[in-house]
Amino acid sequence: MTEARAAMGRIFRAREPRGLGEERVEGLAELAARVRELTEAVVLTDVDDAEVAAVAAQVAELTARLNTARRQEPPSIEFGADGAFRHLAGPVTGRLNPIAPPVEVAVHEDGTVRGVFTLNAVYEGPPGCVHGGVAALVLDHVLGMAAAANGTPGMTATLDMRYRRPTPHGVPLTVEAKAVRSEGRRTFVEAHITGPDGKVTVEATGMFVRPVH
Ligand SMILES: CCCCCCCCCCCCCCCC(=O)SCCNC(=O)CCNC(=O)[C@H](O)C(C)(C)COP(=O)(O)OP(=O)(O)OC[C@H]1O[C@@H](n2cnc3c(N)ncnc32)[C@H](O)[C@@H]1OP(=O)(O)O
Repeated sequence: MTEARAAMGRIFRAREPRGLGEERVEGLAELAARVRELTEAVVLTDVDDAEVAAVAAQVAELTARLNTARRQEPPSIEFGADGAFRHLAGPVTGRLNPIAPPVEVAVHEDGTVRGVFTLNAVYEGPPGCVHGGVAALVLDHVLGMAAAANGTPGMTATLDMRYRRPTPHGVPLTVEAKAVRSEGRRTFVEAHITGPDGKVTVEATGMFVRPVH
């Protein structure tokens, strides 16, 4: 983890995160959680047209209030004192990002990254199932985390997906990733998503390349 931190510190040196205090993080996470609920409500609502128009006007007002003070960039990856990092505004694990499910991940001593998450109807592709591109998003992210946990962070150069069976939405899913080998600047990582019945629905392999700076 320390090696990964050093490597990522070099990569992100041009964009030092402006740290957010924990109180601020919790407040923004609460806001993101409410917006997630709003997004699901928008996708599923069946209220009448006048109510839709009224709510749209109110949401526009709320957006304008948030925009009265804007950061130039979203919060970047932050490093904890233990060398662990968190991607607060990322689209997969970011608690501050309403489009992130969010996937709750843990990095284990052996470099395995495990996550639990539920994708609601917002992420539907085929009826009742998760969109394949959303599964790829989740897998790309945990593959990238596993490359970093291996001490060899990099950019996704290749991502191969095998969709074995439909991934249901609205139920708990797990995702697991681990680096299998590194060659020079390239790191090869494997990952899969498992449904609540314990069966693998999607497998992925990714190759990550450490950029030269
Ligand atoms: C560092 C990033 C931050 C890390 C933060 C960690 C935080 C952890 C939490 C977040 C996790 C997020 C995980 C999501 C990660 C993304 O979403 S990354 C965004 C999506 N990916 C991109 O945008 C990448 C775009 N492509 C590029 O920037 C460049 O092509 C690359 C991949 C950096 C490679 O460029 P390059 O350094 O000029 O590479 P190059 O010298 O040509 O090749 C290097 C080696 O790789 C091989 N290679 C390169 N590309 C390929 C390819 N496509 N196919 C096969 N082989 C290839 C070459 O053959 C060469 O091999 P050797 O000759 O050394 O044996």
